[in-house]
Amino acid sequence: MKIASILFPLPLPEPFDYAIPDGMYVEPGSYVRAPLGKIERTGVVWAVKTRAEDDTRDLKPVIDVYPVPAMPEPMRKFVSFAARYNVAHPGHVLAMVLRARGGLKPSPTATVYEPTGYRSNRMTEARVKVLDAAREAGPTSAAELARQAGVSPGVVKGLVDIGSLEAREVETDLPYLQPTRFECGEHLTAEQKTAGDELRRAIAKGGFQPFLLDGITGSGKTEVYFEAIAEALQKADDAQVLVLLPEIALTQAVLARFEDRFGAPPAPWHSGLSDAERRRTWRETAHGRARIVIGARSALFLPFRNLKLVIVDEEHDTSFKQEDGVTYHARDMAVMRAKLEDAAIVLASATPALETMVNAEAGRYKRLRLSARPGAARLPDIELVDLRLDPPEKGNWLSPTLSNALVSTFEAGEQGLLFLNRRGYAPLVICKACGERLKSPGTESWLTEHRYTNRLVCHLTGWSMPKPEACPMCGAKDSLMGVGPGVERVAEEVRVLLPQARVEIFSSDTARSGEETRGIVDRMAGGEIDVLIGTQIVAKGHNFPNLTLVGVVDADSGMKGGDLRAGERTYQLLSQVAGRAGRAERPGRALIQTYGPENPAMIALAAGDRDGFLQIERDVRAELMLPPFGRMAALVLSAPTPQLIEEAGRLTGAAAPNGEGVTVYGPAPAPISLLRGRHRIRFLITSPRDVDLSAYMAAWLKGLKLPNPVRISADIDPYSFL
Ligand SMILES: Nc1ncnc2c1ncn2[C@@H]1O[C@H](COP(=O)(O)OP(=O)(O)OP(=O)(O)O)[C@@H](O)[C@H]1O
Ligand SMILES: [Zn+2]
Repeated sequence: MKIASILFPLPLPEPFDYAIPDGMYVEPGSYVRAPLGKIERTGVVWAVKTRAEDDTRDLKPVIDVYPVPAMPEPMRKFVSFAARYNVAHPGHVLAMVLRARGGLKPSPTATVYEPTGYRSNRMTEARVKVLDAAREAGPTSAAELARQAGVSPGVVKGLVDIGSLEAREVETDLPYLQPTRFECGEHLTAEQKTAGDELRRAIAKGGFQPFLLDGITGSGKTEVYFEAIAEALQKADDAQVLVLLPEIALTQAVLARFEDRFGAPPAPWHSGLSDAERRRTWRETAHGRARIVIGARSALFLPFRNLKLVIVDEEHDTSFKQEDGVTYHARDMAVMRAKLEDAAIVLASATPALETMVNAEAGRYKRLRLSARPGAARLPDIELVDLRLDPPEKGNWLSPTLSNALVSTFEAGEQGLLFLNRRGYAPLVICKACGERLKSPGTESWLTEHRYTNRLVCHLTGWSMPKPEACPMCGAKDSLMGVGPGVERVAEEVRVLLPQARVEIFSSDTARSGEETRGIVDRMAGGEIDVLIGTQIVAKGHNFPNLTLVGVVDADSGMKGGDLRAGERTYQLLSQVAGRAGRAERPGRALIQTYGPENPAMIALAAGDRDGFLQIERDVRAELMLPPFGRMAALVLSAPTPQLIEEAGRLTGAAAPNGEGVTVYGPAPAPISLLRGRHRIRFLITSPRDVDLSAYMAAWLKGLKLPNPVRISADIDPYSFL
């Protein structure tokens, strides 16, 4: 008699045992259904054991097994690893794998109709139209045929009854087309070829090998990792490749580029997929038929059968860090996944994260460099504009230097891009009468004014209200005033400066869907926009050939806040944005407005001295033993009342285990000390590199009993310090 230990996608500490009925084939990794409490649930078999003779437990039986290949061992190990490392329950991580329930079942089917060739002599005009449509469209549903022919569905049914149309059941989720083109990319530069060949050799050899593909913006990193993908696909008929990109970079243009190169569209995975697309990608990945999957961070948890290569493009991007639920860093987890799968991994960036650079310098990652843009394209000239010497006119945000440059760019028939990482019209609203700064209710966060919608919005919680006519505090009329610039306000200024120019805003308010995002990107690429004003959404990956001027409205805004990566992040973001200029024949220029041109990040940026900048950052972090030279973790607690949170802080602090070299700071109020009516405190934990901080945190949480409404969450290697 055999027993299956089943892990459920729930925050439970361990798998549960079930009896395997006679005649049922179950192996480790099988996706099964089994009763849990009063309901049936889907889970994954974590182990199969022989029942001991003295085991008299009354075990419930496994109900059935899904017709999906078992989850391979490296994937199961990865789930366990991700749980342990990130201080989460394995079931919690499994829940991230089982994100498309329909994917466990075969594709749904639909009835389609095709002409049989038989034509009765009693053909009405409506029937002729339907048969014409059916010949034109191929196998099609009745509703769609009727729609195309412009007749009622009854006509279709009539044609079936007389034998002119034939019904057939087909699967609705089709397999993905297989890639067909694996040969070397065309017109690679010598430098690209060298890097591409090195990747090809490594992949042909096989095994876990991490690479850093370090190339300036527009140097053709994509072309180079295409070589690696081609080689991996060629290696075996069922070899699979995972490409991780920041969500926002997953545009139609990128998918089309993959399709052009490999002769088949990749399988997509991102938050905008419909349920049908989601289960299709999941199923095709699990069966090993999706050869190239291109997705956002959560694609890391797809159940590949034979993963041979992982690409993490824009590896420095902080959106790879998942902040809610199970917190994890997709880039770091991807390296581990590749290791467990015995696969190659390529981290690509123009501005690699300090962590990645340190790994490359230590020889843990092999570094490949691309130092030039192909053809005539050059890196843009970057100039700092000192706002103290060259201030904008009162009420404006663009200095005369930037305004003039924008005018000449427009007059030359070229495009300009202004970057400001602030949505809306003004980031702060104050009352001129009483001085009140308007805040979101129950949250320590200022409200942002949005002019297009005429609302005040909390960017932290999404809460919003129509802009009131009178101050909610003192009742003064027309006294509310927006302070500081957002993209809408800069757009207003540009429209005054260049009344004939076509100006658009690119932010999460104007690009709310994939379709809207694509629309803006296509209009910009097609020359239908003269000046684009955007938040960080504009920085990533886009190719706008006629864009020659990039202006950064406020380079200093990212430098505030006590975040250890603030300088690094600003450097990365600004060089990415500047890198949008001059990607084709015409040279580009970037003007960066700042009040702190003496800041090391700004000096390095203007000098194009990335490595010099990283060296300064590195020295500071090494000195302070901050990541990657030491480890860091955070513990955030929240509770509905100040008394409860104080009590919880005291209990938690007292429960902290003693750990060699581990230092616990706090509790201290979190920078956002009130969020949605909950008070928040945090602990910060540091240790030397050789300490297993995950194990320390797990031990701490295990012994901890907190009153019920208190919530606690651990974050290994925190990126957000809110
Ligand atoms: N050898 C080449 N010859 C001609 N064009 C090339 C070559 N390599 C790349 N390109 C083109 O240059 C542009 C930039 O290439 P690609 O997007 O691969 O660069 P990247 O390094 O990934 O850029 P970024 O870091 O900005 O995302 C693309 O339009 C690409 O088609
Ligand atoms: Zn007031």
